[in-house]
Amino acid sequence: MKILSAQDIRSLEQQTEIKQQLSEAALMERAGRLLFGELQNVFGECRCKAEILCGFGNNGGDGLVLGRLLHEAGHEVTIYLVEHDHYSNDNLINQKRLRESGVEIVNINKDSILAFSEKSIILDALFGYGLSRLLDESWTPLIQQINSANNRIFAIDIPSGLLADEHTPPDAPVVKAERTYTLAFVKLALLLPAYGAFVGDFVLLDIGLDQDALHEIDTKNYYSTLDDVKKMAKPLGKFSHKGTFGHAVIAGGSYGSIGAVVLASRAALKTGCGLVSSYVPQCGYQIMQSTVPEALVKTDSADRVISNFAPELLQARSIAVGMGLGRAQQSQEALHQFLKDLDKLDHPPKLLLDADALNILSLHKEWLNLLPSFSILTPHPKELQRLIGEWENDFDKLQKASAWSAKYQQILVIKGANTVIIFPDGQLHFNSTGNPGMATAGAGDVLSGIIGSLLAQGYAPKDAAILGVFLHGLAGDCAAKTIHQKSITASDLIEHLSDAWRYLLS
Ligand SMILES: NC(=O)C1=CN([C@@H]2O[C@H](COP(=O)(O)OP(=O)(O)OC[C@H]3O[C@@H](n4cnc5c(N)ncnc54)[C@H](OP(=O)(O)O)[C@@H]3O)[C@@H](O)[C@H]2O)[C@@H](O)CC1
Ligand SMILES: [K+]
Repeated sequence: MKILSAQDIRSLEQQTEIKQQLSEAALMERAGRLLFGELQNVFGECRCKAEILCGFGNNGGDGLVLGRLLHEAGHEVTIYLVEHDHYSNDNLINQKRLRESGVEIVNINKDSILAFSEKSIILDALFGYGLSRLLDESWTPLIQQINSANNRIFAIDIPSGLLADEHTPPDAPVVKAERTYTLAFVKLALLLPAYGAFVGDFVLLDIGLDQDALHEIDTKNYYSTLDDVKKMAKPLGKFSHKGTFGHAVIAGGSYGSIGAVVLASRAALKTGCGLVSSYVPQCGYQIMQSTVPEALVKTDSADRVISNFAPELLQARSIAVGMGLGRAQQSQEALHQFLKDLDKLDHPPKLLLDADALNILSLHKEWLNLLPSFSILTPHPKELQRLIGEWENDFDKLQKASAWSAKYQQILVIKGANTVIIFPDGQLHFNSTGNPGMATAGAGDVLSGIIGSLLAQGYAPKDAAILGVFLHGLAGDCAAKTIHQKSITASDLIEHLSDAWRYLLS
């Protein structure tokens, strides 16, 4: 699914009105009805009052429609409308409709003191994607009153004060919502960790904007949904045999960190490749054989660390390197030699680099030029920082990471909530699955195993990265159905890969 800029959403909205021959304020009515559909259960269950803060643009208009519909359904509603000398057209239409339905509008200004009822839910419809610059400090008193109220707060489209496509500094006045109901498209800011505290969780509501017009709009930013990913996943063929599904190598581990290879190898097998070879230092031999009997185990000549990547590893279809590797001098030299060997091949295996392989590369940036193009690197934020340097904010991070990806022609999978995958052509794909319970030791090793397995199965690196990240998150979501998020472990993710595949391929 495309992620559009505020400007593109506005243009699509206008084209939809023309193509679908919509009457005035019809899209706003659609948005309001969808919001009402989502919220009536919440209000029905708690029987609490809705206090809706409306601004002077179309975001405020959405709040007015919602207020009318809640009122007509018998809920108690208070509407606060910010006084202004120029309301948007659809806002004015809905002020009138609201009054006609018998709801009184309370006019407020930025300095008004509001007395929210104890058990009401606050709905923030002050500003949406039309916020074209940061709110100045004259808005702070009003926003602070909202944020310091002891009420539940839901934002409509985007928390007011947050810019959709640019950085909002932490000291700017922004509503802190528990949940954001966003319309038509996910806005970029909703996906970035720096603004998570304002956005809460978000719910995307499809207001039926024109698909043909959408097709014409170019973007580099995408949000991977179930429908997108379903198209990539290949079902099992009747005449498949283990050779069809490819051979994945999982190489890494050091004394005390063999578990990382265990997890990645098990994840690779559960993701469906035909064969997994695990390459570990000698101390890992028994551990591997007893915990992953399905894998072939090959060992390094050294006991506690990897000192040399065996040349026969290069015959596999994919190699995932780095999990639990450590940064011993011997291992650094081994990685260097391995990359030089890869560089000599016309058709090298598909490569994934994780954990200490990335940290070693950060110590020797000149080795980056040895990586085959379109290798997949899976850093967490700290590893990314070592690789690409510091960034000023989350938008800057995306820009720097994109420039880095283009320079080295490598794919970056930046792990976190809404993991983002950055491609050398500048495309960004944000993931939509997963939950906070997955921030647990070994989850990254599982991801490496999954992507390594997909590469071995013949998926192109781009699809393997997008599908792998999605499956990993989906396995976490399946696990969370029966296991409390606090208790999810990396092994649980592996155990739920089967459910994730079933869900994806059904
Ligand atoms: N997606 C869809 O298809 C649909 C979307 N819909 C809804 O429309 C919303 C977008 O509406 P919108 O364009 O009217 O903008 P909105 O956010 O209400 O505010 C605009 C006002 O704020 C002003 N303003 C800007 N910055 C400011 C600042 N720093 N400080 C003070 N003022 C500032 C700006 O003035 P100006 O920039 O011209 O000075 C203007 O007056 C969208 O979020 C969604 O809720 C649905 O209704 C229909 C379908
Ligand atoms: K809002």
